[in-house]
Amino acid sequence: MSAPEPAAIRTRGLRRVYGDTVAVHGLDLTVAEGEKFGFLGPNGAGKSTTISMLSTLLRPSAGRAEVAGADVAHRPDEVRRRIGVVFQEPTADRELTGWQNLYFHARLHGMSQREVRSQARSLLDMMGLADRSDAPVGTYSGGMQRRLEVARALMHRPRVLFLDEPTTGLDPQSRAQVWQKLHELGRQDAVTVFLTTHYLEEAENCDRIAVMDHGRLVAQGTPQALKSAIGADVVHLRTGDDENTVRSIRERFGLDAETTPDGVRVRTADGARWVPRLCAHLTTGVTSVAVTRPSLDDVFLHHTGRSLRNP
Ligand SMILES: Nc1ncnc2c1ncn2[C@@H]1O[C@H](COP(=O)(O)OP(=O)(O)OP(=O)(O)O)[C@@H](O)[C@H]1O
Repeated sequence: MSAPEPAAIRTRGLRRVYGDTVAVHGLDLTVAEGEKFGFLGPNGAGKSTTISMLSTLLRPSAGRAEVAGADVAHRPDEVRRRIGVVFQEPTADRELTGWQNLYFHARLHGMSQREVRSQARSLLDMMGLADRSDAPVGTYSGGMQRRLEVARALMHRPRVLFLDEPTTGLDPQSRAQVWQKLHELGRQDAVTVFLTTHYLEEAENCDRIAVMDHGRLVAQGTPQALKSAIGADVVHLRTGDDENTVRSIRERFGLDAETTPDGVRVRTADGARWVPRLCAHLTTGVTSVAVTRPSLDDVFLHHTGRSLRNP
């Protein structure tokens, strides 16, 4: 599936080798402007290596990558001016106040005093930190520190924001707050967000996701398309006689049914529409019915053999 033009990130044959280890094998990826793009994969899949190449921290061994219109190998300074990066590990200075952290970052990027003041004010406001901006970052909660890191990465108005596991270690409420801000960002400023995550609900929040394994892309698309592509819904039935239920579902409807320790499992497209028909025709005492759709965890498991929850 190709993303609509123009692209915020485009890689062709991007590759990185460490000694004998090929961390990234010829990656071809296109991310559209304004997209929220999730980059998933088990530990060691090559995600951090890819982000490091895209953010100019690491030189590709081969291939090309263009970020925000500039080539990472030939115009790294240009790329750096146009991107913001939030790393896995906190990097804000805990001794300085939130405001000072933003100020020094922006001055390093060559912004004028006046620009810094208005941009810092509006980002601190947006991230819900305005009333704590004069307190040392060391006194902030984990969620506030992450929001400050996002604010700092946005100070110089980047076109692409890279987030390496932006909410790892945060409680669900803080995670939701960070995401609310990321959504606002997409709506207001069309900033492209490229993030890695191990959380299912974060992956669900993305416009598109790519799954990487052993340095290669194994799947990409919208969360919905990826779930649909791995197939059917599952209808779970509890009955008075599972063996006969399975036989009768197979014979009468030609569906893929089997017994499990938890009852009968039927795999079929459009599971919910089958429920009334199954209930109407089965004479084996159906006591409960549930329909589950494939989750992104099923997608991840299907493509990598591992669970996203327990990478
Ligand atoms: N500096 C390095 N020297 C040697 N090998 C490395 C180096 N950095 C990464 N690797 C190897 O490259 C592969 C990809 O690693 P990378 O850190 O990019 O994966 P990842 O998907 O980001 O994993 P994680 O989710 O654990 O951060 C792994 O096999 C890793 O051991």
